[in-house]
Amino acid sequence: MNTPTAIAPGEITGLVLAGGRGSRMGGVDKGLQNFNGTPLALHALMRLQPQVGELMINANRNLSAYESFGVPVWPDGLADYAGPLAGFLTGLERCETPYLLTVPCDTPLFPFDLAERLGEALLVQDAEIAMVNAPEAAAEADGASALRPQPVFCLLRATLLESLVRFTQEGGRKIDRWTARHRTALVPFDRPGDAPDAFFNANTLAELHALEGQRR
Ligand SMILES: Nc1nc2c(ncn2[C@@H]2O[C@H](COP(=O)(O)OP(=O)(O)OP(=O)(O)O)[C@@H](O)[C@H]2O)c(=O)[nH]1
Ligand SMILES: [Mg+2]
Repeated sequence: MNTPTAIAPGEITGLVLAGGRGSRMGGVDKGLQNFNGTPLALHALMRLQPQVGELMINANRNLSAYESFGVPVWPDGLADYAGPLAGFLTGLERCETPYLLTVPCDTPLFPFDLAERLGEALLVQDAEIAMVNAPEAAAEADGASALRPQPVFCLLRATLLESLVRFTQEGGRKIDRWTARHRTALVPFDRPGDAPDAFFNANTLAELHALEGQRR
C-alpha cells in the first residue's frame, strides 16, 4: 500500500493564536485590530477556513468579541502570558482532530496552501511536527533571501499533547526547545511564485498599515 501524501482538511483543526500582550502595538488586543477593515483574527480565520475542517481561536482578553466570529474561543490555561507555546497547549487540549495547525493573528498574508504543504512534508518525512521555513526579509536583487523558521506556523500531530504538558510543567516556554524533542520537518516557502512577504508579521501599527496595501 502506498503511504498517503496528503492530509485531508477535515483532519485538521486550525488555531488562530491571538493570546499575546501586543506590547509593541501599545498593549492593544492585536487580533481585534483592523486589517483592510476586518479584524486580524477574523481575517486569519477566513484564510484558514478552506484549508481545515475545524477552527478555534486562542485569546486571553475580550473573549466575547472573539466569540462573535462564530468559532470556539479558548484562553490560556497557563497564567501570565506564558507565550505562544501556551496557545499550542490550549489548542492541543481542545483539538478533536488528528492534527492541529497554528497560525498567529498578526501575519495576514499567510499562504492559501499552508496546510497542504505542511501536511505533505509531515507525511513524506514521517514527522510529528511540520514548521514553516520562510524568507525573513524581502529578497535581494539576486533573488536570494535567507530562510528562517517561523515557529508559530506549525502543523502538529494531536498526540503531542502529553509531551507538551510535560514540557510546560517542567517550566519550558520556548517553542523551538519543545519542537527539538520531536521529529520536525522544516518546510521551505520560497518556491518561485511564493509571495516573499507571506510571513511578514505586524508587531507595530506602522507594520500593520504597511501590510494593508498588499491585498492577497
Ligand atoms: N496564547 C498566547 N499566545 C501568545 C502569547 N504571547 C504571544 N502570543 C501569540 O504569539 C504570536 C506571536 O506573538 P508576538 O508578535 O511575538 O507577540 P505579541 O504578544 O502579539 O506582541 P508583543 O507583546 O508586541 O510581543 C501572536 O499570535 C500572539 O498572539 C501568550 O502569552 N499566550
Ligand atoms: Mg508577531
